[in-house]
Amino acid sequence: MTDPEALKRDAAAKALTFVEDGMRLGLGTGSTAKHFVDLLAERVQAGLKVVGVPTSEVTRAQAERLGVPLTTLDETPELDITIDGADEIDPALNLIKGGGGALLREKIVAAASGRMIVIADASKRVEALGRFPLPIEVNAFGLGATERAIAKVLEACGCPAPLTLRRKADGHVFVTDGGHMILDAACIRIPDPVQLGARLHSVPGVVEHGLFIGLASCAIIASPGGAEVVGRV
Ligand SMILES: O=C[C@H](O)[C@H](O)[C@H](O)COP(=O)(O)O
Repeated sequence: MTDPEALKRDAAAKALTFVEDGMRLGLGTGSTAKHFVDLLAERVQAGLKVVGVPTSEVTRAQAERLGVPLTTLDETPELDITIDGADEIDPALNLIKGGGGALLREKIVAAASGRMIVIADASKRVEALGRFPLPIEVNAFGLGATERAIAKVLEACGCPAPLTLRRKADGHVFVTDGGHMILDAACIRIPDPVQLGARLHSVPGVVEHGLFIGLASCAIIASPGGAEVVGRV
């Protein structure tokens, strides 16, 4: 059986072949994106000139430690490519992201990029989004009311779901890099991700949600047979 980490690294290595000298990169978050930053750092040490915007404090720390030059979207508001992982990828390259809690910065960075390349092992491929609980980032103020409003939206969109306030392993509430909380919605199947995404944005208190619709132009999906490029790089 192939080691899942080896597959993630294969996808990351393939994505690196699309990185060129002088590019401005969005650097994703999570175990797959971590491989990409590791491999990118090796190329930087060998002389590749790039600059990156990290999508989380974890990725920032990793990139800084490895000597990958960093910038911000204030200094560099337009990026060439974001390379990031995903929790689910559907056939239209719509995604669920945010399993690691970085969805807000990830979406801002992806939207500021000319292209988003998703890197993943084949286990992330699904026919319909929703089996992975959808992360919804919310402001702490009015949490009870926001939760009720989200529950109504989920029901109206055909995917009523229990909402769970995300906690860390030690039991403390998980707080995102932006200082918000996350409600995970166990939808099982989301019939219309576009409709759900739009309606979640209309709920006051919802900061962002983990549906990435139309942002990814390409996915690099690694399986024991190799890394397949799906879509347009
Ligand atoms: O918030 C985290 C991100 O959206 C990750 O990119 C996503 O959860 C996938 O992570 P991993 O590569 O660890 O499966």
